[in-house]
Amino acid sequence: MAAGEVARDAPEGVAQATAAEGVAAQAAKSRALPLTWIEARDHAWSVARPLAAHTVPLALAVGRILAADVVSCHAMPHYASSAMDGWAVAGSPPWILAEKGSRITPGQAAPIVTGGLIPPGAKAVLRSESGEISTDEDSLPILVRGAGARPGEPKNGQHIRPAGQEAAEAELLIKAGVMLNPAHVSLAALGGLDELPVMGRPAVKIVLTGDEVVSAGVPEPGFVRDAFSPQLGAVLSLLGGTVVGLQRAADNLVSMLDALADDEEDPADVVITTGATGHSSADFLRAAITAMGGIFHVPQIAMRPGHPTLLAELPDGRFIVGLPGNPLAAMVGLMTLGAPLLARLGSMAKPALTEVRCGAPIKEFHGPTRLMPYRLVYGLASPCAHTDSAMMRGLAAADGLMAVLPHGAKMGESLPAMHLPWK
Ligand SMILES: Nc1nc2c(c(=O)[nH]1)N[C@H]1C(S)=C(S)[C@@H](COP(=O)(O)OP(=O)(O)OC[C@H]3O[C@@H](n4cnc5c(N)ncnc54)[C@H](O)[C@@H]3O)O[C@H]1N2
Ligand code: MOO
Repeated sequence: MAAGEVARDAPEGVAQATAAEGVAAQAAKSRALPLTWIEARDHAWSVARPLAAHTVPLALAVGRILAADVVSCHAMPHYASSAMDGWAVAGSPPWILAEKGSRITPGQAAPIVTGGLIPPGAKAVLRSESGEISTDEDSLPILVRGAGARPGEPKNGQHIRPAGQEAAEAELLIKAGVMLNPAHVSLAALGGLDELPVMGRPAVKIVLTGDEVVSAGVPEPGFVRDAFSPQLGAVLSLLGGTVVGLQRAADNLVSMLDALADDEEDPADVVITTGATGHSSADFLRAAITAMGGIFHVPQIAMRPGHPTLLAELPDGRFIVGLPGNPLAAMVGLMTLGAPLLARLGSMAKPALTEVRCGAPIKEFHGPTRLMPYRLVYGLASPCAHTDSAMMRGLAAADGLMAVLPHGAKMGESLPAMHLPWK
């Protein structure tokens, strides 16, 4: 365990800098007892605190969690309006035409359009297709019912939307805590609001490592195609983050330190890195975090794939989630640590575990808990093929990730499982 890592038995949420003399002993302990998959998941949730609420303009509010009840600024609608194009009328036909918008008395009508302000004195609206302009004996224009009008049309109040029909002034429109959908935002606009109070949403910076990683085309032997940049931003967004930047770091300490440095123009709450979580001569993530004075909340996890996945915190409060370079391992690490961390920071519910019934006998094996992509077949979780940590075929076909302990599993046995955010 490097200086600053938090020992497994540290109280939840407490980040402790390790005294130099205790480093060796704690390193041995940490290696012997890495957090289990469940503990690591819980820890990623409990070390974080919800980000502060703030207001956003309506146009940026969809998908955000409402931080306070929203009440209407005025009655909705705030004036009596017409539901049809036609004439506002009072009394019985024929109607003498009055000027648009002026007060009318029984026997008068004034042209009106849908949404138009009902003039004082009007009792109903006659639809344009139900009325005809005719003339009286003095050749003055009058409005009469047309051939297509229903008998007695319009009835008192017909086609008038009364003020306050949808809500009174200061009536509750949207309760705090809901995730705002487009209809909520539209409702807030109709209620007279320009901005809404929302819970904080974590800003995430992605740092990709690996000098051998290429971002397009068919790579030569010794090089690999980047499995993350085309999709990681979308997954982080599904997990409740907003990606504010993506940077590539070369496999050296200076480049890693540069990539992890705080970006004042685009500050991040969380940095998600890929690769360089190991201890080889090309892996500089742990060294960079230590050099920056960071602490390791989760230095590694007793799970496969994804055991080198880490969660650290820098002195400026930013979290670092270090995902392994192997693509499946990275996604398992992201579901295990990234999902609960982002949910907590964003005031969302902790991602729930589900239970699945194992669709095949799984032999015992040496090693920690395995997170296995599964497909649901006739309601049973059948392990996918192609699930080595560098592969993605298995996950691409999967419905979720189930956790299998070293003693294996019997056919039909109940197993805990994680959702995939895109399912
Ligand atoms: N001596 C040991 N070696 C390794 C161990 C170990 O315990 N002892 N663990 C293995 C496991 S498990 C994993 S997972 C990896 C973790 O490696 P790193 O996080 O340091 O990642 P890299 O070494 O940079 O890369 C690993 C692998 O992933 C490929 N990679 C990297 N980035 C990408 C990308 N953007 N798209 C696709 N593939 C990527 C990279 O080329 C490597 O093949 O360590 C094992 N070794
Ligand atoms: O645990 Mo590694 O993360 O198997 O590929």
